[in-house]
Amino acid sequence: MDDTIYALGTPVPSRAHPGAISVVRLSGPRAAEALIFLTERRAFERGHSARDPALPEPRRMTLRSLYDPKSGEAIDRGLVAWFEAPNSETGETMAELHLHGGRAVVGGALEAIAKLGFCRMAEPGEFTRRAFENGKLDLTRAEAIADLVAAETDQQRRQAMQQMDGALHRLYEDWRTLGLRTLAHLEAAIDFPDEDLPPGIADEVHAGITQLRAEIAAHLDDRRGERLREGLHIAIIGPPNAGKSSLLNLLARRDAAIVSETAGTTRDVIEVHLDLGGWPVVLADTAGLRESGDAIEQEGVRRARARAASADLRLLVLDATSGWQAERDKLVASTERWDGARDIVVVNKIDRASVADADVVPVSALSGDGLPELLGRIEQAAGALMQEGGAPPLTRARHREALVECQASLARALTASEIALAAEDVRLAMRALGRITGTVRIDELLDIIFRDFCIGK
Ligand SMILES: Nc1nc2c(ncn2[C@@H]2O[C@H](COP(=O)(O)OP(=O)(O)OP(=O)(O)O)[C@@H](O)[C@H]2O)c(=O)[nH]1
Ligand SMILES: [K+]
Ligand SMILES: [Mg+2]
Repeated sequence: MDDTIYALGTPVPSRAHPGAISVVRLSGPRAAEALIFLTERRAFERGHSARDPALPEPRRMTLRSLYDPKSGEAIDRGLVAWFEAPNSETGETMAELHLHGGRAVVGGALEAIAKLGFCRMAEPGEFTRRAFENGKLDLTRAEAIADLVAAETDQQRRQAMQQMDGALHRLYEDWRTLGLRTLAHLEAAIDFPDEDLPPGIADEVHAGITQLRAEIAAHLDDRRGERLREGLHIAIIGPPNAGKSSLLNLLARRDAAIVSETAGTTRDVIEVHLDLGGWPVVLADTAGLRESGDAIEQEGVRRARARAASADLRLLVLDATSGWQAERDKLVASTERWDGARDIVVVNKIDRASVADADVVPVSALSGDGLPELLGRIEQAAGALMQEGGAPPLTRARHREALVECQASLARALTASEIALAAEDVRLAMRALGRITGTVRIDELLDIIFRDFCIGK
């Protein structure tokens, strides 16, 4: 970490998309020195060094011209700032150049920094990695920054912010504290002369491990994080010609699925990705549910049923003009995992027959009538699915792996034949937990995590 690194922190300006501003950041022991050489004309030749009087006050934006250190040519004029270690994002000395967002300006500035000869381009995620190395954030918070940058919907952003505030870090650290307390009991007991744990301690250890296992099991069962990342899966099902594809197109605001008056038009599952009320959603249109002699249609119906069963939420679409009540009863009874309290019955084509039933959502996919009510119901159901329980959700496969390993070690600890073995198992379990937050360092793991970041972050 002795290198001074630099990178463009904003998108690369292109001819089509120049930016109003581009920000170049530097971090490392010679960042302030670099700032002097870049903003004091000819200073590089004269060989001024850090803490030059020309250096602006730290943490204060200052208007400066930016010069090529070798030729002395002015490249741009903009705001610059610097931050003294350790009071910066990375914990190192940092400098920022706020440039005009043009290709030649940014290119010239990066070249000027390269000419100094003592800075190098940052690797992807290197700024955040340095922040981690300097104790500015733990791994779950670092991952939250990546999630925040990747967030496409409001709810994804909220989740990332919650994690950035340390909600997940606290949960995992609380578990580690509980585990370490249990471990302390076990280690104390190793020194007892008897083979068996004294009863009081045995109970305490047993209770501690059992509680930990139950809390981790509930957390592992929780699919909210996955839904928020991958999208909530909603399946549109119903009899042929009810208007399922029409409804999908209406919700997607485009002609994603073929609509026709021929029953049995849709065969494959058709997916569209949407943002419904801030929730990322994968909405699937499916084949109409009916007995069919046609082998291809039969396969379509099988896929429709499978998708309905695996979805988080089901929309059963019925035709207002043709005995929808009987159809509803039949299909609700034959749909796996139908949840009467959450899944939604939609009665379509109310432009042709009126529907008054408080338990269903009347719509017309043709005119758009009833769409706001339907969207409201979907958002409500999504909110209920996502917010059950106040604990922060599991957000990464990496965390899941470590937690599964932790659970296995705890299970072994409960059945261990000797105190020393049980203690070793609890120690292993705590190591697995510590890997999640970075309390336990594994360097190759760090490489994988930070590589996923963009350059300049
Ligand atoms: N009047 C009226 N017609 C509709 C409405 N929604 C759909 N239709 C018509 O109903 C017919 C079937 O619509 P689709 O969207 O293809 O129905 P589907 O449920 O996807 O049909 P399959 O894929 O064959 O199962 C088409 O002719 C649509 O134009 C509606 O709200 N009102
Ligand atoms: K149809
Ligand atoms: Mg269809």
